[in-house]
Amino acid sequence: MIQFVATGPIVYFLFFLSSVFALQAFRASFRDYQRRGGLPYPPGPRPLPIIGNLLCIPTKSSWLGYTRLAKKYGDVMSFHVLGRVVVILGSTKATKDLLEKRGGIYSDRPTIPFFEMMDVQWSVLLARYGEPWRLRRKIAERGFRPGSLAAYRAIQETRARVLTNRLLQNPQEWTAHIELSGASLFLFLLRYLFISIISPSFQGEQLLAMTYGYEAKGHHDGTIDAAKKLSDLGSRASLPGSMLVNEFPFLRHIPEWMPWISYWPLARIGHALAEEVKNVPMQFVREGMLNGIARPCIAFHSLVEAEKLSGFERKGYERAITETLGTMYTVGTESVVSSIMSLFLAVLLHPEVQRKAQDEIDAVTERKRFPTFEDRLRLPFVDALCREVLRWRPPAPVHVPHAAREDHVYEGLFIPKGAWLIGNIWAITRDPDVYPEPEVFNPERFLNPNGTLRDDVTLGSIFGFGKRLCPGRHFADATLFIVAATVLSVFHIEKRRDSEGTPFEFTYSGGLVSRPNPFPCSISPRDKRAEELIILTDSTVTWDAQGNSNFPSSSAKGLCLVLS
Ligand code: HEM
Repeated sequence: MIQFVATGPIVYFLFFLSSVFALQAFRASFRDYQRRGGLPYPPGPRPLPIIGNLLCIPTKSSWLGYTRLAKKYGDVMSFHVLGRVVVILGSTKATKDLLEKRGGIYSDRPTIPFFEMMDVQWSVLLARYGEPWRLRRKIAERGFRPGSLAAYRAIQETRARVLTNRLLQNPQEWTAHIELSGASLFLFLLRYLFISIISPSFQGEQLLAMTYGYEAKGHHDGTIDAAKKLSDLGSRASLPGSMLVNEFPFLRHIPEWMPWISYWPLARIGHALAEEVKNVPMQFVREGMLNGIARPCIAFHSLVEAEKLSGFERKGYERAITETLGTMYTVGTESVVSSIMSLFLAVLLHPEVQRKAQDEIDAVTERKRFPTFEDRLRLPFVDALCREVLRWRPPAPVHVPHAAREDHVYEGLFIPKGAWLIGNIWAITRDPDVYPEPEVFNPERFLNPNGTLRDDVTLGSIFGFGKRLCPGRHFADATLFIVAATVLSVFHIEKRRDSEGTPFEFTYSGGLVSRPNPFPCSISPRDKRAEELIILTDSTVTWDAQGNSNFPSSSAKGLCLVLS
């Protein structure tokens, strides 16, 4: 009796609370129905009350989960996570229709609370659609439009040859060499880009000479690790459902002194990593200047374009350049390294493909020199091999989320303002109607019967869509080509002999940029001739006491070596 008296009001109160809650939920869903005009959201797993699909949205290797679910729900499906709609696009048609043709609506990026806490919205990749993004995007495009790329060829060829040298010296460390080569390539490239922005009067060879000359070995080793950690953290934060603070933004108000619950310690680590990586290219530029390179055009205050601006605007422009170079260094290095590692894995798994590429290269160079960009038209199989690597293991298997700036109806499905849209590149590059037997690694699929390269309109999706399309795509494609041609011209990449008999297994990291996890690999010169070519190239280069290279080389200038 006493118990009944005590619990009665509590029961009434709970009943009252749940009635209020049910009424609110009903009103919200009615308002939502009215807003949609009765139209359905894209189909998807049935959401639970309040949390929606939080518990079932794929997070680890999300592209595999999205692809599996698309078989049931179709190429345009959706998840509901605490009131936010996440739309997954699994076909070229849907991605093009929405992200490209409706670019005005779908070129924004979502505001992600954890990125706000890290204070990294300055990145071109993450910036909201608007003026600051436009300015940074302009700087990035200026450096990477197809017309600018010829200028970088010498840098790319040189870095690919430096990679062969490092692989010869210490093949066991091949992953570190690829990472270092990727980072160095970008540092030289961004130094070139910076000098060309601040001093447009310098051109061609003159500009190249200013770009080279000083390579701080070891200087960026630590930052490679920082870039990797930053990319991992960024990947986690930008995948829906993988970080609670993004789903429950009030969690950001939990103070830092509650370390197991507060997200601030992690956000501060992320912020420090981002600052470190952001400043790497500019430090490299400055060090080059201090060491005599690029001295004629000197520091920020002489920015040609910034000269026309007032003090406040000039500061903004200077900041935009630093932030753009910082973004390109991080995004570019990670994705290019991923594609080169996948190339090594692919030729290791398919020796017959490797042999065919080598035969093609040998026929062009007669094994007397390294291949160059000038040979590209005569190396269609190598090009097809690179395309197949990108299709087979796209470095970014899902797009960075786009965000809808207004409500929109697509093929009778309602996509609300603020929805996230994610292109599932993995599914697109495995569409059996476009790429029969998609799991088979087959470069020939990119060739015509007469051996020339086939036109392909689908593969471009690995670089994204619309106004957010990757500005580094032509450069990335050219880098993979020259690395593949150069490395295969002198090396065999094989399974390690000591692992013969044991099944070879490989895995990929999760996250926005996915790359092979370390795998055993033997890299050896094809023969004495190949070894001599690498060593002879090395001897034409000036190396300083720490083993830093110093060579402006260019196919045009004739660093092609002739072995007698
Ligand atoms: C194989 C290599 C690469 C792949 C697969 C790749 C892929 C992508 C993808 C999927 C996006 C997002 C596009 C979208 O949201 O629709 C992107 C954006 C971006 N990429 Fe790349 N990328 C690669 C290399 C590079 C390189 C070499 C650079 C720099 C030189 C670069 C710089 C950027 C930048 C700055 C953005 C942000 C664009 C924006 O949001 O406006 N990427 N990339």
